[in-house]
Amino acid sequence: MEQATGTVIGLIAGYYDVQTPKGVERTRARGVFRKKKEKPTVGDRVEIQIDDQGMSYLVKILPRKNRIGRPAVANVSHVLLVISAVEPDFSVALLDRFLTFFAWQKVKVSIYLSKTDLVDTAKLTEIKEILAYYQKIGYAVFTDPSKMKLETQLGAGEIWTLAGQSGAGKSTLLNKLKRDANQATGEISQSLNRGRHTTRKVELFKLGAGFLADTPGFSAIDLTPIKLTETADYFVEFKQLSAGCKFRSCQHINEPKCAVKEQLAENKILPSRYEDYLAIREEISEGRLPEYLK
Ligand SMILES: Nc1nc2c(ncn2[C@@H]2O[C@H](COP(=O)(O)OP(=O)(O)OP(=O)(O)O)[C@@H](O)[C@H]2O)c(=O)[nH]1
Ligand SMILES: [Zn+2]
Repeated sequence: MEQATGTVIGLIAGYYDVQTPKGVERTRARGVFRKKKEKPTVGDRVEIQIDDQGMSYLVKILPRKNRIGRPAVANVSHVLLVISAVEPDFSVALLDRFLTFFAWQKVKVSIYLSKTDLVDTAKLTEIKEILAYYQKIGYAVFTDPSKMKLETQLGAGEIWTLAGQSGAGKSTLLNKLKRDANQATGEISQSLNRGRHTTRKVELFKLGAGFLADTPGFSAIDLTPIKLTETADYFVEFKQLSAGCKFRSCQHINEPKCAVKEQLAENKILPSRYEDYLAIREEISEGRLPEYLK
């Protein structure tokens, strides 16, 4: 009997395709999962066994870092967030919601601004100035997919997925990324295309040293499970500044000697960031779902 560790890259009609160092193994989950109501998810790190008859079984799911999106992907380490310049209109409120959600899920984010060809120079400059703030606080920002060089950015075994509002351009970007990846690995892409019209849900395809999920990813998020007092931790620049606040548990609202409020007064924090912080807190404290999730 052989044993291996790998990553679930696809679910096809009850089978789990697992990428191991030696190649892709099509496995069946052991019955034990059904009893435990545990279900392997694409992205899971798993242990497999290949018995002497050559049958492959998925025998163990290793602990997950997260499980997000619909269809779900496990162990997502990075999201490529697609935000459109127009159609739908560029929205910092939406951007801040996504960034808060992913910070909470311990997922890194790179931002891709789509549809720059549909706005005039003045509008584009205005948007780019706003995005420069996000770059300053640590998010990578791209406006040209051919300059992203995504394949060089995925660390070994990392799983990336796309996110963004409906119509933002996720599928368009994904198709381009897949075409580029296919050109690099013609043979693999052929085998991944198998079963496209069966019960396929989500698959991972190889991109650089890691994987990209081949679904448009999620377009709506729910922030209400976040703890109110933790919200500030997910605004990365607030979290950094909070070391300088007088109170350790400062919520940056009415507390004296608050480093965040000081920076805000000096215009070093984007005013819309702070407004969105308050708006998200309100949404969380009222347990209210945003319009687009209803
Ligand atoms: N001009 C222009 N059109 C774009 C660009 N990106 C996407 N589009 C168009 O915008 C529309 C929506 O793009 P999609 O890629 O389907 O958007 P999506 O985010 O996958 O949308 P959902 O599937 O609803 O979540 C399509 O008609 C695309 O052709 C772009 O950079 N420039
Ligand atoms: Zn503070």
